[in-house]
Amino acid sequence: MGMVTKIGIIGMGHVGAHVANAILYQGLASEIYCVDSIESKVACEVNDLQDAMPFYPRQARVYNCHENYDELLACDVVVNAAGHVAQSAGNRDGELFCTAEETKKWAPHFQGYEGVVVTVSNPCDVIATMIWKLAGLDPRRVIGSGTALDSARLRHALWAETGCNPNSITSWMMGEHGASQFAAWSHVSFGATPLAELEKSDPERFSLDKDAVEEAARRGGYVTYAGKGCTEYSIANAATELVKAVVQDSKLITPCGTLLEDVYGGSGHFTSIPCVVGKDGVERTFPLALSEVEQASFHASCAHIQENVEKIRCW
Ligand SMILES: NC(=O)c1ccc[n+]([C@@H]2O[C@H](COP(=O)([O-])OP(=O)(O)OC[C@H]3O[C@@H](n4cnc5c(N)ncnc54)[C@H](O)[C@@H]3O)[C@@H](O)[C@H]2O)c1
Repeated sequence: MGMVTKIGIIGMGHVGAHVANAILYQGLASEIYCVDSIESKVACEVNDLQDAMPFYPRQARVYNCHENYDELLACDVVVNAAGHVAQSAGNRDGELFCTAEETKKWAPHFQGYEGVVVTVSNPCDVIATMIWKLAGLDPRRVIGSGTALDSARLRHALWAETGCNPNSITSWMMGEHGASQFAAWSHVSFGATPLAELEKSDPERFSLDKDAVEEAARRGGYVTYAGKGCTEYSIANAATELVKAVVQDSKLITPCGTLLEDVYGGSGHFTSIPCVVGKDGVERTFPLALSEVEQASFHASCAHIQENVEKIRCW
């Protein structure tokens, strides 16, 4: 941890600013390079983070790079949170053209980049695919935050239903970070006990309305968005977990967006499946044996992402 660890952030809005704070709070960086197209915005965020420095466990330098994307090329990890969340109007696909235009401004600068990009901006799977193509990166070095967040929301919903500590629940949302995501119910467990067993041994507690729980996870972001016009704590922590897995080379197994290369028949675009994340990005995929119903959901989710990729394809 004494080594120089440089983290870049593109887009210092709600998400980017909280990612910076979470990274500093966990002592993951010695230098943070902040980029935003609004100079006054990035200057103020940098000043606020510098004011907080005495309270962080590790002292770091925080730089205002305004729109100088090339300053990010020496970073170990760059988080992309550039966008205009107000354009989403309650639907992540609503940002498609707007975020794609912003991505065109910076991703081509990353040709030859040797670090890892963690990308959050929506629609997450489409933008991850676009970054991979426009920057020409090894796909393992592009990680979509994908359903890392939605899987946390599923654990929140399961915690609310059962009272079990969310850290003791294994549950995965897969596919698109969007409306077509789905829960891999065949792999939900509490501690080491599969849900299917608990449904029999303790039906009072574990006979769940699965559709309602899944919908709570899928719609969780909109519950937050409705009152504050953004989501920030949950996604910032989800993205920071991925940054931490890279800088600590922790081989974390987590759902996140990766390029599909014949996974359940899907290929050629990013979406979320369980992956192993370490210093080189997604170091391997860790696919689950899905039921037929789950596989059909995965194919439908991929078809939706692919449709959106075709709408913005410029390569
Ligand atoms: N994947 C997820 O789970 C998830 C969760 C929450 C938000 N998001 C997405 O993350 C993105 C950011 O959300 P937010 O709430 O912080 O939005 P925001 O509108 O508050 O902030 C985005 C920032 O990006 C900046 N920006 C835009 N284009 C830029 C460019 N080309 N270069 C540099 N900076 C640029 C803007 O000036 C703005 O400050 C949105 O696309 C949002 O939908 C994704």
